[in-house]
Amino acid sequence: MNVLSRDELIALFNANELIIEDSDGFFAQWAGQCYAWNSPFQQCSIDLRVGKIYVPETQPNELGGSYNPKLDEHVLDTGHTIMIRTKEKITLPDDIGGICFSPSRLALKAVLITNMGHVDPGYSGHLHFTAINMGKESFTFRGKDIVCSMIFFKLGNRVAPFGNEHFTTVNNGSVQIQIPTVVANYFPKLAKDFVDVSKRAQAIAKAEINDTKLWQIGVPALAAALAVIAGAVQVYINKPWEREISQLKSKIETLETKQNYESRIIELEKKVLKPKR
Ligand SMILES: O=c1ccn([C@H]2C[C@H](O)[C@@H](COP(=O)(O)OP(=O)(O)OP(=O)(O)O)O2)c(=O)[nH]1
Repeated sequence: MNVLSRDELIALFNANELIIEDSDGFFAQWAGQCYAWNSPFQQCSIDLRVGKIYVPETQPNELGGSYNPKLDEHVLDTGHTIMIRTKEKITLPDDIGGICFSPSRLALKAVLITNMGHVDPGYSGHLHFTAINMGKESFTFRGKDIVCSMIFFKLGNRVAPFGNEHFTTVNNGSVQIQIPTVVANYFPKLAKDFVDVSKRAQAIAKAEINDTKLWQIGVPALAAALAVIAGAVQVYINKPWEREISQLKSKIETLETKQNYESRIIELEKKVLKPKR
């Protein structure tokens, strides 16, 4: 595969064969200059920049929604996703293809571009990427940050060109507007939080709170129950009723003896008082 060099890319750009349209003339400004680290024309690639940012699960007209993408910046939290549309619209000749790579400044911070792919010969339009933050810290995407490095390769012959990026007409209230078909079709299916980090964090926090409650309420309740049981065991061991039973027994014996004496006295009285004949 013959990957095109910086000089070849600039020559194609200047000849209007590789068309790179941006609203700030950034590429044109760098096409006549020597190589520099911050040039969009790199050794054998070009750097494409963030244009629009779509934030999943945002209402279409809200900032970040499909009708109203963010342009300035977006703080991408851990586990969160966004769809990015490049600032540049590119048009490839029909004998040149392209492959996109994630710039290492994103990859090293664990910000993953999920759909880096190939760009068809003859494609004309903006590129779209989905980014996920797999890192531990938030990552801020700003308009004009580099989102993709693209290399180009020349085919042996011309092919049927891919053609223009597609647009879809949608009703925005009483007005009809056109949005990129990629955004219309795929963006609504994106989850804002792809691994549900937020929900899982909430569940963990809830479990922690429940554990704390268990310690705060459950442990004293358990201690009280144990105290009651220990008291009952103590009573069973000491058997205080046995003493009372023996006291009652001796009282009954005393009463029985007393009753015996009384009967005998009555017998004697009867004998003494009996009239003699
Ligand atoms: O990460 C990427 C890769 C490609 N493209 C653009 C350029 C490419 O020429 C076009 C179509 O890409 P691909 O052929 O990979 O997508 P597909 O799903 O096969 O679309 P289609 O059925 O329209 O060919 O989308 C992007 O915007 N982002």
